Amino acid sequence: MNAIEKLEKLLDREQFEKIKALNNPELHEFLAEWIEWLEPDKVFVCTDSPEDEAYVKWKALYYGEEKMLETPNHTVHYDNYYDQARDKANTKLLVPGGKAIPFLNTKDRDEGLREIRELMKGVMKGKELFVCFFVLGPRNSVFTIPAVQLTDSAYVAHSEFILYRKGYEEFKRLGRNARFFRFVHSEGELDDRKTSKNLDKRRIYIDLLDETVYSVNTQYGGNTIGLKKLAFRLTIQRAVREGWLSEHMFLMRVNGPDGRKTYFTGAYPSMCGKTSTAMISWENIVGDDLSFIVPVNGVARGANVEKGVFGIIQGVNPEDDPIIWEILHSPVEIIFSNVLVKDGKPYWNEMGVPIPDEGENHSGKWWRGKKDAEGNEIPPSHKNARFTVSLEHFPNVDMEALENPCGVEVGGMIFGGRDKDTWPPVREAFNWRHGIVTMGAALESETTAATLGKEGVRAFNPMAILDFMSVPLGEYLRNYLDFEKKLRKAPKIFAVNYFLRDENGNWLNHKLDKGVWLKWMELRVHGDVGAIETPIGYIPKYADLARLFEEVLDKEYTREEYEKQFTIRVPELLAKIERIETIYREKVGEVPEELFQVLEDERKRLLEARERYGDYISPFALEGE
Ligand SMILES: Nc1nc2c(ncn2[C@@H]2O[C@H](COP(=O)(O)OP(=O)(O)OP(=O)(O)O)[C@@H](O)[C@H]2O)c(=O)[nH]1
Ligand SMILES: O=C([O-])CC(=O)C(=O)O
Ligand SMILES: [Mn+2]
Repeated sequence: MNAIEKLEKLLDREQFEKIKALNNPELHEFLAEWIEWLEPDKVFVCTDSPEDEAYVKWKALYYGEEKMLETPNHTVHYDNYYDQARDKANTKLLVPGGKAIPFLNTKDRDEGLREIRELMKGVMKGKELFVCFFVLGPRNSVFTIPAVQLTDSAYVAHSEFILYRKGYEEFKRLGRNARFFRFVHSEGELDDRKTSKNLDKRRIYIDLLDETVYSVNTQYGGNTIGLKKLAFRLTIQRAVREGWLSEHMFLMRVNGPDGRKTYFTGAYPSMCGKTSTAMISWENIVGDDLSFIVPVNGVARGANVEKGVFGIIQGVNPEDDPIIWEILHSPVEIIFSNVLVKDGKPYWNEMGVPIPDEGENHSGKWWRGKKDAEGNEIPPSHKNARFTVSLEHFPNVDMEALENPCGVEVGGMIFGGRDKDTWPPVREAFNWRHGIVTMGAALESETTAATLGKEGVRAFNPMAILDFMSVPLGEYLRNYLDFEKKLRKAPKIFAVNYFLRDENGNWLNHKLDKGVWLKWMELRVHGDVGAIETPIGYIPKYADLARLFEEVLDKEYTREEYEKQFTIRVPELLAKIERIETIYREKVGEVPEELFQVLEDERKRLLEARERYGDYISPFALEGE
């Protein structure tokens, strides 16, 4: 029996017709094989019609994976108490022979496929399987990558409808030419609260050869939403092979003088400020998590891979995040996950308004002071609790940029992480190489609640992408360094640090200060302001920042604040170079030689400056005051 005949037997008439209309034998093979294997009771195929999308949403409620909240179109979803973040330990790249690749979690492909197939055999008995089609990037563009998702979680499918562009018609248009990604997900057996039960059998296996990702016994979005971090492993591989960039980056427009629009991307690790930067209310958001950057006629053009936001809700408050606050309180379609709910209303940590002392949250029935099995007090919402909403509802979205099949020209690229004591709040690289090596490849950040495991540990995290890396780091960096050669004018590279602290652990900056750094970077892209040359790049002059603080935030910015924040901390910077160099020399292997050269040059500059100015160098000294 061929695939299409098999499908005719497996699906009812209406669903079968939807599949038959797609002229792609490879797709048919894949579907026939997996539908047979998963043994769902029922299969629903989603086209791009609003009715099919509505069906999925309804099913998320019907099966109890989501519950209605008081505000129309708002629902809440819970993940298991121990399934609240990405599971790095059980996420593996399947490679032939299980070849060890430094920093990547690999597993023998045959063995991995055998294991995951075993876990998935008949896993959908008694359940409904949703077959969904989406695309990454704008449709019918240089960025487009079609993808098919199989899942028994209506919540996952619903999330994808909010976050991605529909792709059924695109599959139809592309026919047998579609080079598509495949995702197979099952939440596995559920408990009374409709959360995945068999977490010990949670597995996320990425088959790089077949461009297929399998995920089982988990519901948390980062482990299950196929087109998000699962597809990301596959797009990194494609990008490195084809000479473009697939990055963990927001994409935003910074508005310069006289209506000038300048686009920036920014790579910071999970929970380190991508969404909150892209959401600065007087600028415009294009995307908050994943960007493709492709060289087109010598210009780096960026596009948002997604069309929605799976954002962190903790700390969202009316003062710092007025737009998100507004959206979260309007009747547009939103899925809240792992928040506190009382009388049909969602609440979260640090929301800036009083919240109830009891309700339901990710731990079930909750009251203030409740402890978990490990004796830890359970906060009202999980730190990694999130909201899922489409960008079309954002008053500050740059819709033209979001939908442009040619993307937008990238003027600047920013790297940043959680760093309490080393980098200044903002600086500009001397050139592409300098930025890629000392800002991107040298990125370190304290771990956060976005992954399971200990928080607050300084960790090597090049380009904020290490969790998702799917090719040897050296190859990835080679591609990055070579990218410049494809461009007539490379974007400027910047580094930011929002997380500097003083001796007592207090933040040196306010959350909105980033709005000033953005304006400064915008001016620098166009050569509109001068800067101070330091051993680690260009930093802003006090006078320019004082003016910008006044203009942007209506705040006085003192010389003392500036000096404290922008002091060049030579011992910390040298120690960092040591750490990074050692990692690349001893742990990574096969690294482009120029990386070491660039680090060595930076070290020399720091040593020379130390001779002259001492360990902690005031920016005023460097400016020659
Ligand atoms: N101290 C401080 N915290 C910040 C700042 N900006 C963001 N945060 C905190 O960073 C966390 C959220 O960062 P997001 O912007 O949502 O994270 P993201 O980079 O989009 O993360 P993912 O969606 O996980 O990839 C929240 O806990 C914020 O309060 C800042 O300027 N200063
Ligand atoms: O993928 C997720 O779980 C959410 C996210 O953006 C990240 O962790 O970087
Ligand atoms: Mn992310």
